[in-house]
This record gives sequence, structure tokens and C-alpha cells, in this order.
Amino acid sequence: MAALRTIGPKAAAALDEELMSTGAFSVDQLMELAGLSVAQAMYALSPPQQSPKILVACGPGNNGGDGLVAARHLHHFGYKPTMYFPKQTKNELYQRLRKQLEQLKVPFTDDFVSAAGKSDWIIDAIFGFSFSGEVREPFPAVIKALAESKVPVLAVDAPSSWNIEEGPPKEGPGKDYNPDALVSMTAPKPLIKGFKGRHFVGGRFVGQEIAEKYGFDVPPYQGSDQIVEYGSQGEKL
Ligand SMILES: NC(=O)C1=CN([C@@H]2O[C@H](COP(=O)(O)OP(=O)(O)OC[C@H]3O[C@@H](n4cnc5c(N)ncnc54)[C@H](OP(=O)(O)O)[C@@H]3O)[C@@H](O)[C@H]2O)[C@@H](O)CC1
Ligand SMILES: [K+]
Repeated sequence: MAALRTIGPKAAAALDEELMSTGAFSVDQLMELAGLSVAQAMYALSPPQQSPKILVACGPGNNGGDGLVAARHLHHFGYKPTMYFPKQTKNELYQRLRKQLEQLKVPFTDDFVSAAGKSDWIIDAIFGFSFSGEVREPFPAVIKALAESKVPVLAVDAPSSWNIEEGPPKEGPGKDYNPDALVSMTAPKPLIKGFKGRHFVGGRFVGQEIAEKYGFDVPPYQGSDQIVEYGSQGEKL
């Protein structure tokens, strides 16, 4: 079977818009399913008995929102997540997601580097398909720490700081950043051509008709699974 088709950043943003307009989804619904699939990918990589301490790094956009949702599910799965969420907006959805975590006594930290050293896994939910340009403050130091991390990293939708079309940057803090695992939302982005780790696809909310319209494939999800594992390039395992 041929490798999964990819979806570029413009088409991914258009799909998002369509799902939330004519598709009649709310952003909360999509983010809930996206975050649940991130938590399932984490579980497939390493269950809480093996790696209880997960540091979840969240950016200011919907990629960060997926991380906030994933952390709540991880808590319920038996993990002990810690949050790094340095750039918070007044957006009401993010405030609710944060409050839900606080009610579960999930801690928030300002010190990414020291929290990373105490973790078993890190989830990179900093930037997704809307990332562009050079990494701005306060994230360069975080991306550099991810690049140098000895703790394994699961990236959500994109390794943060990678060019969505081209893949790993040739310079800057993410130059040597190669996460151990990636969970692509809905469909892989073209950047997977530079990716070598374990690769999952999640975000189980698109039907065949929409997938055809945007030129990607609906993965063969099994039963109630929210993820399917592929080879690093989207090839069938
Ligand atoms: N249909 C799907 O598949 C669904 C996908 N979903 C998820 O949404 C993700 C896309 O989310 P998105 O569009 O909100 O943007 P995202 O990638 O989080 O980043 C944007 C933020 O980053 C920032 N920023 C950008 N460049 C920067 C730089 N150089 N340096 C520093 N900062 C920079 C910029 O912030 P600003 O600096 O403008 O304040 C902006 O706010 C997608 O990847 C998937 O994970 C699900 O939740 C729902 C269904
Ligand atoms: K990411």
C-alpha cells in the first residue's frame, strides 16, 4: 500500500475552517479528539507504569490546546503530567482547559529545563501547522532544550520549529531537533519527509468525502482506537 498522502499548511488551515463552518464542529470538539489521540499515542509509546512523569509543553495556539487536553486525559490514564505553558492568552477556551487541569491538581512550571530533566517523556505541543518564520521569544531556549533532550519527545502534528513544508530547519535552535515520535493530526504534513521516529496519525473526525476533497487518506482506525501507527514516512507497517 502506498504511503499516506500529506496535507500542506494552507490546506490544513482551510480544512480546519471548513470543519468549523459547514462541518458544524466547534473548536472544543476537534481539540478534544485531537488531544485524546495525543494521549493514546503516548500510551502506545510507553504506559504510565513505565513512564509516569510527562512534561507537556504548550504553545499559544491550537497545538498548545491539544497539549492541554492531552494532559487531562493522561492524568485519567494514570500518568503524572506537569505543564509548561509560558504564553497564555485571555481566550476563554484555554482558560477553561487550564482550570480543568488545576482542579485535577496538575502542576504548572515556569522552568522548562529543570522540569524536563525530571521527566520520563516530553510532549511538544508548542507549534503546529501555523508555525512560520524564525522562533520568537520565549521559545528559542525551549526548542534548544528539546533538541538537546536526553528524555524522549513526542511531537504533536509537527516537531516545533520545523518548516511545515520543508522539514527540519538548517539553522536556529531547532537545527538538531529530531523527536522520537510524532502524532500527525488528521493527516501527515509534508515535513515528514525529514522525520525518522515512530509515527502515528490521530484526530479521528474526518469522513471519506472531506478527505478526498482535500486529497488525503482516512487512516484505517481499528475499533475505538483514536490513532493508527505508520512508518516514519507514512508507509503502512
Ligand atoms: N483539523 C485539524 O487537523 C485540527 C488541528 N488542531 C491543532 O491545531 C494546530 C494548528 O493550530 P493553530 O492554527 O492555532 O496554530 P499553531 O500551529 O498552534 O501555532 C500558532 C501560534 O504559534 C505562534 N507562532 C507562530 N509562528 C511562531 C514563531 N515563529 N515564533 C513564535 N511563535 C510563533 C503564534 O502566536 P503569536 O506569536 O502570533 O501570538 C500562533 O498563535 C494543528 O497543528 C493541530 O495541532 C486541533 O486542535 C483541531 C483540529
Ligand atoms: K508541535
